[in-house]
Amino acid sequence: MDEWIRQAELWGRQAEAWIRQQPPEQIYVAAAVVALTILVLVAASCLKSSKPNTIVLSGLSGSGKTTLFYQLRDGSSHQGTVTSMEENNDTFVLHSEQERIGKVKPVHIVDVPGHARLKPKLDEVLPKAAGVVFVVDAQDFLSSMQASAEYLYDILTKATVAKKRVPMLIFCNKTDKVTAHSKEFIKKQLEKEINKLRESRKAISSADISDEVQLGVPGEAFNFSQCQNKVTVAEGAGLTGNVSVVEQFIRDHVKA
Ligand SMILES: Nc1nc2c(ncn2[C@@H]2O[C@H](COP(=O)(O)OP(=O)(O)OP(=O)(O)O)[C@@H](O)[C@H]2O)c(=O)[nH]1
Ligand SMILES: [Mg+2]
Repeated sequence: MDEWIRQAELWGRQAEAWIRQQPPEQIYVAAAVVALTILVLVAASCLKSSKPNTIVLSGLSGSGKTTLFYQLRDGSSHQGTVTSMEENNDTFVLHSEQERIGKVKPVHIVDVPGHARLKPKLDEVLPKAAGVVFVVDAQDFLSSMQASAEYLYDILTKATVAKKRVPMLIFCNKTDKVTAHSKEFIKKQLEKEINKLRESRKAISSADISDEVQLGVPGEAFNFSQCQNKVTVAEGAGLTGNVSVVEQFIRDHVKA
């Protein structure tokens, strides 16, 4: 042990002597390089940790957001849900990634209930979103199609989503039911409905609504690929645990 201390002292003295021999400018440059490197490393780590890890679950009441939330967190649907009157908000490692705990970044998931009273909550959470999952009831799609398209239109035209290019997954849920509509059908119908809304809302959404963006290309029928943000459509079923497309979407946008 003493031998080690003596050796360290010797090295220390040798280093000190060597530094004294160097021209002072060289020492200053070296110190500046070290300080700059530390600064860059600190800035890079701050930037990394400030990347958003919030995924917002949105969609009409009864579409299956809370069921999906439980399935993602616990791998179970908790034998049914009731209409939520408050948002579900939790940060966790996805159930499907439990064995990778410590190696993957936890995800912050906010389930915003579809009840009209709680829609303002969306404006609070969307600016922090790394991605939005818009849940559609694929079984009861036709009766809720118009309302669903209106809600979707409201989200897609928000500047916080379009300008920041927040990716969106339209999740056609309840496809465990044989009478559920296909994702291709749902996509086409939603595009048609949004096309109509674009025309009817053009008159109202003028200069006074500055945080709203225009959707699509003027003079062309609307389709999701015209959105500034990436919109994909997929199907599954929260109730039966067929949620791998949602898990993949989350992992694509909240880096582990
Ligand atoms: N068959 C089937 N039923 C589902 C599925 N997902 C949800 N449900 C049912 O749909 C109903 C509504 O589900 P919720 O998860 O409470 O809906 P929500 O979107 O949270 O509704 P709000 O909280 O009112 O906004 C419940 O009875 C669920 O059991 C699914 O994948 N398949
Ligand atoms: Mg709910």
